[in-house]
Amino acid sequence: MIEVRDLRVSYGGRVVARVPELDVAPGECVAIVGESGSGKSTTLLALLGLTEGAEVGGRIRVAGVDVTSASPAELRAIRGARVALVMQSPQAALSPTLRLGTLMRRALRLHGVGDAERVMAEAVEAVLLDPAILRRYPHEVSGGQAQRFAIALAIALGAEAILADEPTSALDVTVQAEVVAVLRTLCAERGLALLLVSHDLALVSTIAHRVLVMRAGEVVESGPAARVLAEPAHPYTRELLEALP
Ligand SMILES: Nc1ncnc2c1ncn2[C@@H]1O[C@H](COP(=O)(O)OP(=O)(O)OP(=O)(O)O)[C@@H](O)[C@H]1O
Repeated sequence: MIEVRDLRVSYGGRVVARVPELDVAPGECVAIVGESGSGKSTTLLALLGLTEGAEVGGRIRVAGVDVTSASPAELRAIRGARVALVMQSPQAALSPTLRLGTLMRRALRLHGVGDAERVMAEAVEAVLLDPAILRRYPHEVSGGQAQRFAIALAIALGAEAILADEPTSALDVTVQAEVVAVLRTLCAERGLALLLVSHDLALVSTIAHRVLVMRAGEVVESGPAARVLAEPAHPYTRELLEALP
């Protein structure tokens, strides 16, 4: 689903992310962890060709599309529909004057998805939201509900992969768990590929199959999450783990 080789992203000649290898298969969750400024978000955005002003080298294949050489039309076709981007604060991305149902209906029409009412009901159920939420405006729902709605929108549009950038860091701890549970179920039961960027190792340990640890733009360690988190090979990973409360 996602296949990256020798990715190198630089701004004005300064390399900010170098990722030799990153693969995410359907049904798999891979997490990129590391402190602020380590290049996690840049890596995620490069997968959708969204690093404006950057020089991007290497090979990036996402949903069968060669991102580095894709045309704007090819990129539009994968963004938002086949591959969804879930950000930290979904409320900011939702139009404040539209009820959530209207917003989802419009998105489905725009992407040519038929049978909208059934698709919407099914997507809302998949993220464990009450269907009544579709009658509400973005400011009338909690951060956790808005995040699950953003994921429902991705499901309704037929997403095969979700790229999530700190999807729970703006949420309360109890609500974080709900969002993580939804993402885990979508991976396990619907075979979605999930690439999760997070600085929260506790969260990562509950969901990720594999982990990449980034520091100052470089991948310092990668491997199965259980191994990396239990027996970190790199001092930096050990530091991150020791910083856990
Ligand atoms: N548009 C840009 N122009 C110039 N430099 C940028 C740009 N975007 C990111 N960078 C630089 O790239 C480096 C990596 O940033 P990135 O946002 O990928 O880190 P991150 O690990 O996701 O951090 P955070 O957790 O704070 O989001 C930083 O030094 C940042 O200043």
